[in-house]
Amino acid sequence: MDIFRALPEIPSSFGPTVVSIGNFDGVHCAHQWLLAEISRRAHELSAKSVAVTFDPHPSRLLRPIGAPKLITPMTERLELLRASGIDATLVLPFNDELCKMSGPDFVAAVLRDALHAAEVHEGDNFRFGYRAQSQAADLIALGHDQGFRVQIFSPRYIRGIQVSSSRVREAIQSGNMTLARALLGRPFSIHSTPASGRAIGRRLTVPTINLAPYDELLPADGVYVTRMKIGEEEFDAVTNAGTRPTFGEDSYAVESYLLNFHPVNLLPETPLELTFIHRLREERKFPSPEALKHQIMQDVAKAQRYLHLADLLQNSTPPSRTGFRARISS
Ligand SMILES: Cc1cc2nc3c(=O)[nH]c(=O)nc-3n(C[C@H](O)[C@H](O)[C@H](O)COP(=O)(O)O)c2cc1C
Ligand SMILES: Nc1ncnc2c1ncn2[C@@H]1O[C@H](COP(=O)(O)OP(=O)(O)O)[C@@H](O)[C@H]1O
Repeated sequence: MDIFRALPEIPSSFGPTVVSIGNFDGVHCAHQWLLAEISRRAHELSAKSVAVTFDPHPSRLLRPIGAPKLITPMTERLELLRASGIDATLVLPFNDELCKMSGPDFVAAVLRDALHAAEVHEGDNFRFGYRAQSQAADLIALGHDQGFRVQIFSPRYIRGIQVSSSRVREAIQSGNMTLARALLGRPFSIHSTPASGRAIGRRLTVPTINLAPYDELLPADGVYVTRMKIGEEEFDAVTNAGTRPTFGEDSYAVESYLLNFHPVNLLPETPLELTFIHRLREERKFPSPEALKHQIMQDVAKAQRYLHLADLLQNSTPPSRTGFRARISS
């Protein structure tokens, strides 16, 4: 997949293209469906499929306080976009200039002049241009003028819930990892590196691998069945995300006790991927380290049963169906 980080990086001969524009945070089921559609249409038209996305997320500039934390920071987002099979991603720096660009100017500069768009595919809640003043109907009209077709999709529902990045965020922030997985089309995971703990666990409870401080979206505080990938190796784990009230002073950490541990070479820069599979319980203050250790052993037993059952089920579940309806302009 080609990655362009500014319009001048796009070769003048690039295109024609089939494009979708969006933040693609989470690269959730509906995004994946849209990406598969632009790939399919690009193939039919002998064109290139292109996602256009923004960095940072526009809300970071528009309302810095209260901007949502990212489900997928840019590195993971690009990795998932690459895995979807599209030909290129254009990452536009979301700065003051882009923020103030009108819808028609954006269409002329990006879709017509830089990408030579033949088709543009969007969800029906698509907004663009200064103050999000332009919408799907405007894109259709601009497409008529500038020679590209626009295909608008109605929302996709899973378990009666409209798939959107906000709904995925809500599911993760409430610890509902099963719903997050259904909406994402994969379990929620984060990428980080190791950090040192306080060495309390090894002495009083269980040894853990602590994650370096992580600024983007994390599940609600609590104890989770997880899997941790260390470099290329994967381990089953139980993970606590929270302030560890049993040991006094609040100090937030995400730490994992690996169930099938064997010694690994952990350097400060070793890549870790932690996948949250299922929430077991809330974090609590225990009267003693022994009481907490007893509880952790129960968490471990539950996690082992859960992972065993999940493995059995995974080998017997049929693939799910998708259900988008398309409205086509031309
Ligand atoms: C599976 C698991 C569950 C945990 N549950 C709790 C809990 O409910 N309450 C709590 O105070 N700490 C909990 N902890 C965190 C321990 O207190 C923590 O591992 C200990 O403070 C060691 O900290 P350190 O890594 O800084 O040495 C849990 C840890 C694990 C691995
Ligand atoms: N089952 C296990 N899960 C995670 N880490 C383990 C396990 N067994 C041994 N370790 C090792 O213990 C180290 C953590 O020990 P320690 O620093 O005492 O943990 P904590 O800071 O959580 O008390 C890890 O770096 C890891 O190499």
